[in-house]
Amino acid sequence: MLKVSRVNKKIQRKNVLKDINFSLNNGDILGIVGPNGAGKSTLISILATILKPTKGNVSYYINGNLYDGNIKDIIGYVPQEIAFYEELTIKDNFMLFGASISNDRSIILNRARKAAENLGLLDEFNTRASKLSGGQKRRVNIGIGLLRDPQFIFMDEPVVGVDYMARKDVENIISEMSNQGNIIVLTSHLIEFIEKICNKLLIIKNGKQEYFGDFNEEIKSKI
Ligand SMILES: Nc1ncnc2c1ncn2[C@@H]1O[C@H](COP(=O)(O)OP(=O)(O)OP(=O)(O)O)[C@@H](O)[C@H]1O
Repeated sequence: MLKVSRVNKKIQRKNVLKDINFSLNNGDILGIVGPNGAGKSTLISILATILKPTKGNVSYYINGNLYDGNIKDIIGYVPQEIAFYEELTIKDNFMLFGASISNDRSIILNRARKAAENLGLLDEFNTRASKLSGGQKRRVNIGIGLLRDPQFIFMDEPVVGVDYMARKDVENIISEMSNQGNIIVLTSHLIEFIEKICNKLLIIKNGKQEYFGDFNEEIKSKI
């Protein structure tokens, strides 16, 4: 379970988020929508512990118990921008970003291969990242966020620039993670993508929570 309690964020005297309050159960996939500048990326960054809330808090529960270990071990974050080394191969990027998973390189290599396979990147495993298409780079970005096999996954615009076929791979990966009981939170401007995979919806406007609840036809007309 993920519990977001009255989260506020002030940046340079601006109230970017005001009293964001919701909780998610295992297996939930939440889509955050709202106009540009609404506060979606700021909220995702807070959930992923990259930013701290000014007020309020976020609690992570595992098997019903409040998790008090190292948060980095249980969360995965996929940033909006491409964030890896273009001059390295996919394999070397995965090995580098997965280095802290284990002292055993073969374990990391297995995870790297599995991530590449899940994202349809096995044929390009030894290809330099600079040679990849925009959609393939997006998938590498997602793969890095999932290397640790995290229970909580936060993705900022995961399918920007991803073509239709690759989007299917991303959708399948997200569904599979949800089936395993993981919690996924993502932002997207593509309402059809959100509609397809998310069971929960959060609408933010001007930092304020306008709606949180099930994704249904009635609410779709209000986005
Ligand atoms: N580091 C910062 N310094 C100043 N203002 C910031 C900073 N980060 C965010 N903001 C402001 O906070 C507000 C919310 O930004 P945020 O990026 O979270 O919105 P968003 O909903 O993700 O927008 P988009 O859909 O364009 O990505 C904006 O008004 C933005 O200008």
